[in-house]
Amino acid sequence: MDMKSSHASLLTDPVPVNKSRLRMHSSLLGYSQQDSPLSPGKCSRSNSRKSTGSVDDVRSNGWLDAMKASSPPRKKLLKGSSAQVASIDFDIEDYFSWMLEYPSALDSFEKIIDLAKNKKIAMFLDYDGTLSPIVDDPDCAFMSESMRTTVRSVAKYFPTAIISGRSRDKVFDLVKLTELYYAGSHGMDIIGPISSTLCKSHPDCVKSTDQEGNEITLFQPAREFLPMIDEVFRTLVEITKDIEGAKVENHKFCASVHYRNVEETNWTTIGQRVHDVLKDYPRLRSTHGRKVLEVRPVIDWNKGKAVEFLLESLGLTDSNDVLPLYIGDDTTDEDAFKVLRESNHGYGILVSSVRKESNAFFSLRDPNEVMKFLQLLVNWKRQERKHGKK
Ligand SMILES: O=P(O)(O)OC[C@H]1O[C@H](O[C@H]2O[C@H](CO)[C@@H](O)[C@H](O)[C@H]2O)[C@H](O)[C@@H](O)[C@@H]1O
Repeated sequence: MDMKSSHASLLTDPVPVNKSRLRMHSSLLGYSQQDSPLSPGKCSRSNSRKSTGSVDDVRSNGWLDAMKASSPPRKKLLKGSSAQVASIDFDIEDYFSWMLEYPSALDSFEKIIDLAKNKKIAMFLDYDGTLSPIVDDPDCAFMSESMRTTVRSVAKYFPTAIISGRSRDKVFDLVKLTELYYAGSHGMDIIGPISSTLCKSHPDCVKSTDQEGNEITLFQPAREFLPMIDEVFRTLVEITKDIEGAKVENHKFCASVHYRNVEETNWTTIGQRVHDVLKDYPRLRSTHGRKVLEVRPVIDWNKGKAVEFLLESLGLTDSNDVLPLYIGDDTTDEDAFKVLRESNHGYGILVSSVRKESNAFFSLRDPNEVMKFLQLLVNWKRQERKHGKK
């Protein structure tokens, strides 16, 4: 995988249209394109388009609306400027009024460390859109070296887990840090400090070996779906192959059908075809992510359950001693925000540069703000240690 630094096509979130719509230069929104580590060759922007198809259930059952709702407008290049200079339609008044409900975790940093007083922070991080910027090609969603260094430091001071919709292997290949815990496939594939006692009460624990032959314990509650996901993945590839820009990823316990690079007039077709395939798989369902349809097993397991499981595995369930923080940008992260909110144990931090209803408590605008927040936490902890505190 080419991890060299270059320029990415960074994409933005949906923008609500109303009164004080301003056109802002992207630099005012805090996107640092210099910090984007993509390689120009393989990872250039693709803008594929093709023909339209049938309507039917997809329109009537709300799929199309959901697909559109997850559809950020593209950055518009300013005439006469370089490709790196873009403008974004941005409703600043609306954004700031939304931030009254979801205050910036940077501005609220003192409050957050106050909440963490005498507690151990447990850090949960989503990957795409949180540690790496959203880009056109999922294979090119690299995190920057500075983000990697920051996450490594975070893990030095706090138990840290990545919880991603990607397969565990794929997200590890992108993050490349051995000091973290990983939950792939929306939490359906967990590797971590799973004790044998915990395993006894969870039949979905499996012993395995890693590439070096070391024994590892995995938690895989959707294990029986492996052949089904493999089969549906191949079908999804087949039924989307004539739709230019469509991309299907196999994430072991789930599959992703991307339509980010598909002409909007073809979204109905792609949604309809996925919907039709799922009619033959009543034990699978589809959820909506950022310009992606996620096909996954109908089991009572999600990122929220994964957070609970990891807290239990780490012996961090006591809310008097532990403050879990979860940072994520997508609808699938809402399950984790909800678990923290409803158990009154920890806080969700939503990464968004536009208004979104959420179960999170705080917000950060983009991965650069995520990095700043993580750095603040590390510096605070370093100071605490320096002064002899735990
Ligand atoms: O839970 P996450 O780690 O956030 O993973 C969710 C999905 O992320 C990826 O797709 C998203 O990011 C891509 C790269 O920036 C972007 O091109 C795509 O439009 C986004 O939906 C990943 O490719 C999916 O498989 C994950 O399910």
